[in-house]
Amino acid sequence: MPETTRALVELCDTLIQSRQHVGPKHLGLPAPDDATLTQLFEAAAAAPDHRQLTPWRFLVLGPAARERLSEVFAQALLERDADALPEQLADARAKAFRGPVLVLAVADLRADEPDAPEPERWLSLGCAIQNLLLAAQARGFGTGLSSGRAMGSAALREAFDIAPGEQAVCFISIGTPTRAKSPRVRPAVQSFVRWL
Ligand SMILES: Cc1cc2nc3c(=O)[nH]c(=O)nc-3n(C[C@H](O)[C@H](O)[C@H](O)COP(=O)(O)O)c2cc1C
Repeated sequence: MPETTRALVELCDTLIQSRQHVGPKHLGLPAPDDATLTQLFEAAAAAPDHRQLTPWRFLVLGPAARERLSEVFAQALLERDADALPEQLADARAKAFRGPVLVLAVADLRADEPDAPEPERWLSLGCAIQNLLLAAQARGFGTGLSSGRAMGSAALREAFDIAPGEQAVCFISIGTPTRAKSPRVRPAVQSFVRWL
């Protein structure tokens, strides 16, 4: 193997294997600036995309959007538990303000294209998110994905103009990890691969 290829393989494997989920409350500053975030979205745009439908969009949630999100989280909790205590509602609201950068990933399943059925579009979104996570990791940032019952709520759809045929999938938090985390044991290859 040529030396340059070997170096690239090592870099690529290290990048992929070193990425791990970091919860939003364990992400602090520094965080990517707008120019760096744009590079991360360019990485997302390099995802495989059958028929080039761009079946995703990303919303970068600034301070006003996070205020809206905090009310969405409180409302989602009240829908699950009408007797939620004020402290519980405060906790739910606080989640909207964790982590320095918060991005909402939305699947866009609206295109009329039978050659790229829905599962392929979900897959494409997953690839776009992974590209983004790895591009952030390469730049020294930590990332975490989070979801929860509020994702499909009417309140969230309304707050962020999620159209019929679109689905909010998860939040992506980006920042600098504030604590070390031991690596997760990955599933053994033989548990999910068969050579036929
Ligand atoms: C779509 C999606 C949503 C997720 N939502 C959450 C979440 O709400 N809370 C959480 O702790 N982790 C969430 N995760 C992260 C996974 O828990 C994490 O990726 C998994 O534990 C594997 O760990 P690793 O990413 O460090 O390899 C989510 C992951 C995906 C793909």
